[in-house]
Amino acid sequence: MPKRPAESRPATIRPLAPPQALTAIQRPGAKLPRFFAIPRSAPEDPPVTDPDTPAVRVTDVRLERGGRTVLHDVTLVVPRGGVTAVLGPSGSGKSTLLAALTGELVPAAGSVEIFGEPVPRQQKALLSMRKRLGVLLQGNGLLTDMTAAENVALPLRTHTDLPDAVIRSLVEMKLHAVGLRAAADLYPRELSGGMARRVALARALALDPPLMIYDEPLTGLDPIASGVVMSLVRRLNDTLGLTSIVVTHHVHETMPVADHAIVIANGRIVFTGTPAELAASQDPLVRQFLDGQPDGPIPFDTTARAPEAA
Ligand SMILES: Nc1ncnc2c1ncn2[C@@H]1O[C@H](COP(=O)(O)OP(=O)(O)OP(=O)(O)O)[C@@H](O)[C@H]1O
Repeated sequence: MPKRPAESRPATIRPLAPPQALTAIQRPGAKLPRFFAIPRSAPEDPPVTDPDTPAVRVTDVRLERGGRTVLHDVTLVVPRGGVTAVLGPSGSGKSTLLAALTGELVPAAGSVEIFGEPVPRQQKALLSMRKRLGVLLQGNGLLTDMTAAENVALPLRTHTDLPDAVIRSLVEMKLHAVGLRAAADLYPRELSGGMARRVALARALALDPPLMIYDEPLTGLDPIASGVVMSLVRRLNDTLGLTSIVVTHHVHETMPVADHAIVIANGRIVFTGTPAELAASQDPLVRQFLDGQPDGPIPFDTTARAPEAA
């Protein structure tokens, strides 16, 4: 099935099989069948943008943490519909870049646009934009006193007024999408690390965001669970018509499912291209990172040799 950006999907519900119809009614602006309550605080319609507008455009950005410049001169584009990996050694600034995408960190210079719209600074507009971002944070962030199903239901209960029965169906669909429908009634302590990560993924998908951002989705997972999570990222991206950004230092697990790669090191972007181009790169910074060499242009302790000049 050809990939289609979420923004270009039709706003009107066509006759669909029930589970798809349930997903479609979350889309704000959709014509709802009469028997569904209209959500009072549903996510707002994403702005109508040219389908060629990238999912993310970062232009000449400088990012600071604790008064220190972490990233200089960041300019990058994340095209719609693909899986983009943002790679770099520990402490290189991957999470800092992610914070600029979600609006948690305001750049000291430059601009960040999501689907052609500048990331807002005003709180209400920012919250509205964040409903269009599915973010899987480092660690799972699952609430331990809630079952898997209750965790996945949380964003739906917080941001919509959908009836309970509809929420239950949606939760079942999301858990099914990550292969965990049978785990609905289990508590996080009863799940393996890989299962918990997939429940967190289902929760990040709950509001059908067009853009998914994964921050170190493989931390703490064994190679098999890592493979399952990464192939799930790819499959969900393609079947749901999403754009995905995977922030990670797990190069070898991520490259097989990525369309684009961006490498950050020494306070800058040092590579953008395809996974094949990355593998062939002879840039010393890139090679040191890919080959896991302790000695080279990337210092082991990145805070010890922070970049100073732009
Ligand atoms: N809130 C903060 N205040 C001050 N410095 C910070 C803050 N957050 C991050 N840093 C510093 O910014 C730099 C980049 O950190 P960041 O977490 O973005 O790196 P990362 O590439 O995501 O690392 P990791 O892969 O280990 O998560 C580090 O030197 C870190 O110490």
